[in-house]
Amino acid sequence: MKMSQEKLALLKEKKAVLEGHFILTSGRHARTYIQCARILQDPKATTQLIGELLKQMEYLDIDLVIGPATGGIILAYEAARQLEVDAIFSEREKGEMVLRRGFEIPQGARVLVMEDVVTTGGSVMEVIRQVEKSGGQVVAVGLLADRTGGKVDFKVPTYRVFSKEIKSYEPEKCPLCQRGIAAIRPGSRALK
Ligand SMILES: O=P(O)(O)OC[C@H]1O[C@H](OP(=O)(O)OP(=O)(O)O)[C@H](O)[C@@H]1O
Ligand SMILES: O=C(O)c1cc(=O)[nH]c(=O)[nH]1
Repeated sequence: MKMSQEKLALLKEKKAVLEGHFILTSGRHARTYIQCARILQDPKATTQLIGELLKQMEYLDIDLVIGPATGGIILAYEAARQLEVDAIFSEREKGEMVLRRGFEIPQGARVLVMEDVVTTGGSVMEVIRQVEKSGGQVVAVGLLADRTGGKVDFKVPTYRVFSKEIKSYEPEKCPLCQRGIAAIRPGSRALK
C-alpha cells in the first residue's frame, strides 16, 4: 500500500522514523523504527489524524474505546473524546494483557481498539481476546502505523493512518546482528 506524500512528509517533519538496529516488542529485529510518540506529542496533529480515521468509521456504533498501554492510551483517549464515549486501557501484568484499575467492559459493548504501531499484530490480538473474554464485541481496529502494509488480519474492519510494509527479522537471521551492530529496545517492555 502506498502512503500519500502528505503522510510521509508528516512522519519526516516529526522525526518519527528512526534508522538503526532495534529489538521490537515481539522480539523481532529491525533497521527501521516508527516512534509514534513523536506524532502523539502534538495534540493538534493527533486530533486531526484520529478525526480522519474516525470519519471512515462513521457507520459504526461505538460504545467504548480501548488501547494497550503505552502507545494505545493516547489514541484511545483521543478517539473516545471525539466519539463522546469512554476510553480504557489494557496493560501487561506478568506478560499477560489484562484490564486493571477497575476498568470494566459492559456486556455486549461495541468496542473500538486503538493502537499506535502494529508489527506482528500480537498485541492487538491480545486486546481483542481480552475484550471478548470480558463480554464486549470488537467492531473495529484503528492504527496509527501498520508495519505490515495492510496485510495483518484482525477479522474486523481495520483502519490505518500510516501503512507501509517495513521489514523485520527473526533474531537469528538479523543482518545487523551478523555485522555486530549493537541493538536498542526503544519500547516500554525493555523497562519491565
Ligand atoms: O504488533 P506487535 O508485534 O505486538 O508489536 C506492536 C506493539 O509494540 C509496541 O508496544 P511496546 O510493548 O513497545 O510498548 P510501548 O507502547 O509502551 O512502547 C506497540 O505500541 C505495540 O503495542
Ligand atoms: O514492534 C514494535 O515493538 C514497534 C515497532 C515500531 O516501529 N515502533 C514501535 O513503537 N514499536
